[in-house]
Amino acid sequence: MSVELPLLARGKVREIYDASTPAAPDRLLLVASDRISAYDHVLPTPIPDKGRVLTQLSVWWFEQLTPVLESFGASHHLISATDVPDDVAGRAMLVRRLEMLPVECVARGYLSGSGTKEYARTGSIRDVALPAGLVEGSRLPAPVFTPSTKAEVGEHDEAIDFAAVVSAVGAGRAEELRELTLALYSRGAEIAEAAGIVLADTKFEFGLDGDELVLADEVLTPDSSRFWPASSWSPGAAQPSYDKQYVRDWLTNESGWDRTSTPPELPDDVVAATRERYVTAYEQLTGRSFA
Ligand SMILES: C[C@H](c1ccccc1)n1cc(-c2ncnc(N)c2C#N)cn1
Repeated sequence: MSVELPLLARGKVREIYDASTPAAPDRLLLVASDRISAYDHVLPTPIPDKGRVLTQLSVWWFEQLTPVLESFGASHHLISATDVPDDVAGRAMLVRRLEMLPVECVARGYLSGSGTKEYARTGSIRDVALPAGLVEGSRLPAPVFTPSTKAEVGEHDEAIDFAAVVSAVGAGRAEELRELTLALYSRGAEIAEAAGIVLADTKFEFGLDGDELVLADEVLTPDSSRFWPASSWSPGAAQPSYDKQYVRDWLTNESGWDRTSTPPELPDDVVAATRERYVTAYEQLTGRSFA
């Protein structure tokens, strides 16, 4: 695959290109690959159609979340998911180039990962006190805004408190980010719940177009969120990942990989089962068949 545009950044599983032209400046092309990462490693075996499924899921979420965005006087950055180069058809989004805000806007509806560790230490998550007795996988009394800084490629994002967000973007904008993040998460969680998926947490990125707040990046995908099958939700232990559990289980229980060396190729059955999870998530959420 060669997108004949200047490459601006390469993430673990995505690339971003400059798609500006004199007639249409300030445009980017966000391209999703079929690469999958696990345990902080990009695996050597691609998952066929992962890039297309997650791109089409973002496109669908932008449609679903537009009323929430508009209620805040905000918008999203998607221009087109069809007006893209042929060799990335279906897995690229033409978007508005924004002035990105330096905050990863994370909303958590359930206790998991770093949130569980923070709660075990402090009885709270950031400045939100939580009731006693919560365990890994517990649903929180209300979704919590847990911002972080944007780490350099390959580094982990760093948790920050609300005061740090205020310092970075100002008090009014910080409050707007928190409220919009929580509203978008709540709407997403409501839609996902109806499809049998627990949206445990998610990460949004926002930018500015002039003074307008704009939802950017990918949205509510299994790469930017924790998706759990609702049918197996059982607080008290790590919840199975909707999309990556086959990969994690094989890497942990079958492959003999030590998690430090280069990860091994995935067997065909794990690849096929993982592809099916992505397609099923898309079809369950959207009610559309994945072509
Ligand atoms: C984190 C993400 C990224 C994606 C793919 C590969 C590496 C990084 N990224 C998004 C922008 C960005 N910048 C300006 N305007 C925008 N509309 C966007 C978006 N989306 C910059 N980086």
